[in-house]
Amino acid sequence: MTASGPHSRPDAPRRSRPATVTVTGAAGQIGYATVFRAAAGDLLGPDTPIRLHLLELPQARRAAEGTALELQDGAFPLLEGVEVFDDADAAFDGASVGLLIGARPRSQGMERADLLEANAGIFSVQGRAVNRGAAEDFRAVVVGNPANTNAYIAASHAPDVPRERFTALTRLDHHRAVAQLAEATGARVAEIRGVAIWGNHSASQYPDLTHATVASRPALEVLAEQGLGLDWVDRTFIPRVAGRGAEIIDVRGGSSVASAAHAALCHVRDWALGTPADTWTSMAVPSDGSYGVPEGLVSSFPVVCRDGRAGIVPDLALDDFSRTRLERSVRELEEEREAVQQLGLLGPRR
Ligand SMILES: NC(=O)c1ccc[n+]([C@@H]2O[C@H](COP(=O)([O-])OP(=O)(O)OC[C@H]3O[C@@H](n4cnc5c(N)ncnc54)[C@H](O)[C@@H]3O)[C@@H](O)[C@H]2O)c1
Ligand SMILES: O=C(O)C[C@H](O)C(=O)O
Repeated sequence: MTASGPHSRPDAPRRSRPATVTVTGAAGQIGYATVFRAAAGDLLGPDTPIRLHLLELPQARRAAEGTALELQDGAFPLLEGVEVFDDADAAFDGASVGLLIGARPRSQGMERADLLEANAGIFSVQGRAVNRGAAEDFRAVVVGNPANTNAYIAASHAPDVPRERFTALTRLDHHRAVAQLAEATGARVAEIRGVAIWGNHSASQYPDLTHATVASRPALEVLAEQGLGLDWVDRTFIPRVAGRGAEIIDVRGGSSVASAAHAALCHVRDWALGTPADTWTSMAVPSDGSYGVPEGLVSSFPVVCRDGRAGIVPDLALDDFSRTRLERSVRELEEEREAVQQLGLLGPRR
């Protein structure tokens, strides 16, 4: 084990047993933007103390140790300890939550597919580490791209952990879709329900407004009143949401960070504590065959979380347009799965 000395605070209030949260790529941009909010209670709520396990590459270990010092300086009442690792087995030992962020981000001109080979190897190693030593209640969100397929790879190497515990982040896309709809209709974000992201966290994703409401009225009706018809949805809304990652890279000069960290925190918090009673969210979860998505593929769906389970919202009517868009994104996921299979990156569970 290559942990640095943990700092623990015996005077911290004990509400329940602390949950061990393993954050990979902890010294990277999203990792750094995530860990302080996790320590403040934004990950598992204000009643669950946490221990942070920060996993980094050996060359970034010192930077992660610096982050650990800053976490200590935050004197967070919920933070019961921080340890830094450069070994995946040690970092996932006893983990209840995995924030699998560490991976190379896309730079200008790169497509997500270019990241497949560069990043996929990371998730085989981490899947095996989870299988060996994570806690029984372990659940993970993969942020590192290509997130859906990386989650699939990790799950394939962890045959003893229920597959549904490996999910990928499409909550950022969900937030982007909600924000774009709010802007187009002049509504408040809080008035919007029922937006859904289907498929891959990539340009092929399908941000779906057909079930969305704005202040309890069908979103498509509200948009139509403003002169924004299906053509606007098809030509402006969908490409804007699906291409937002690239837009951020172009405008900011680097891939999204704080919005991604916020989305990852919301994803885990809703999974652990439940989605609001009157709506759903979007998460990429292993398909149970719903909506024709092949079983096991990690695809984004509208989900409702209750009692620590993320269930795909059943029986939504999908019109021809929606079905075609979903099928296109699922085809891309199948191609990614095929590519990692050919690279020999999949584990014993297929
Ligand atoms: N799903 C989403 O919505 C979403 C949104 C934004 C970014 N991302 C992705 O998140 C990932 C991280 O982005 P970032 O901006 O934080 O990148 P970054 O380069 O700032 O940080 C990545 C960190 O991961 C570390 N790392 C690499 N391999 C590792 C390994 N095997 N174990 C542990 N740590 C490892 C690196 O040392 C680095 O510190 C990228 O793949 C990016 O494309 C996903
Ligand atoms: O698009 C990217 O490569 C970065 C990230 O996945 C995003 O959606 O912002």
